[in-house]
Amino acid sequence: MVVSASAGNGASGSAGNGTLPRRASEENMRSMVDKVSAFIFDCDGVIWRGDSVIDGVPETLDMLRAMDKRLVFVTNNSTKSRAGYLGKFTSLGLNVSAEEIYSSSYAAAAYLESIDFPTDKKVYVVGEVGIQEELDLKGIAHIGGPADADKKISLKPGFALPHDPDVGAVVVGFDRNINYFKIQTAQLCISENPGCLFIATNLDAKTHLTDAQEWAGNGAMVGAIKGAVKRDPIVVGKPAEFMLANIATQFGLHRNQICMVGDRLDTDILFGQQGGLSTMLVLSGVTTEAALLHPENGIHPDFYMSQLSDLLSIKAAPVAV
Ligand SMILES: O=C(CO)[C@H](O)[C@H](O)COP(=O)(O)O
Repeated sequence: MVVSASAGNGASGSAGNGTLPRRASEENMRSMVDKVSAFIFDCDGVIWRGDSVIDGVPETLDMLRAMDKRLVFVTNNSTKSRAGYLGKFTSLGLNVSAEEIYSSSYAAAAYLESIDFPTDKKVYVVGEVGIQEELDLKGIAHIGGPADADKKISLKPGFALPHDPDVGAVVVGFDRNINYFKIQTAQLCISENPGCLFIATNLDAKTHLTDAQEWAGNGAMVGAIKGAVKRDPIVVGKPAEFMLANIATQFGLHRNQICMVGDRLDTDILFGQQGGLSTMLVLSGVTTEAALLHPENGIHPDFYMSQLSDLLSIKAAPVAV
């Protein structure tokens, strides 16, 4: 399905209005950088691919910091908490502070806090340690997650899998050890516990786990449970409005002053466009130029560039006299 998006607030790029997306010229990049005071960067495909920093990223971040731009790093990958991502940034030699990081694992915990999730209820986690760490920081009780990685079900006659009636929400994030026990527990909690919420950190179809091929993303984990409960989840990661509103409040950002830079049309660019941000797509991640320019694609960033470090060209430009 092709999702069409409304226009962003970019000065002169195309925005799903019939015109083809435009590769950013040096002038386009300069006016975008001049216009905004903050950049929201997607991580996978923009900053890194798997565990390798994309060429020129450290220098580009340094240049934007020297220009006094606020930088926020936002990822839909829930396998790590914000603290976990700080460790990743540091190990990759990137100079980023804890306060600049926002992950979908955190968004799930922040969402539950925002709705006053009852203190006598707990969360069943299909996902990894990132979600658990963020729930712990909010004091929200949880079960499941990595502890259920090796659980097996043996389907003997008369066997019914017990589940905890105090589970008031199931949070589903990317889980490299998803199994039938977790899917059945999640579906029992959602179907049989009155009022139990079904929350997805994100619905990304594919992701880069290795640089050799694309791998099934959290859309596959959510899809397995959605298929059983026949209910749509509440999505808290990109492109959800909840995440943008929470970021804008937490970081004190004005939407018309933000440029969203991402590699994925249906999460990053849609997130920016629906939220009224300027948008830049990079081709260093999951989106090819052919897919971007395909007539059936209705999600058009204001501009696109090969990779983030294309922005460095504005540094080298001679100053007009
Ligand atoms: O979690 C995922 C797997 O479903 C995401 O696809 C992925 O890793 C997204 O990361 P980012 O938002 O940094 O591109």
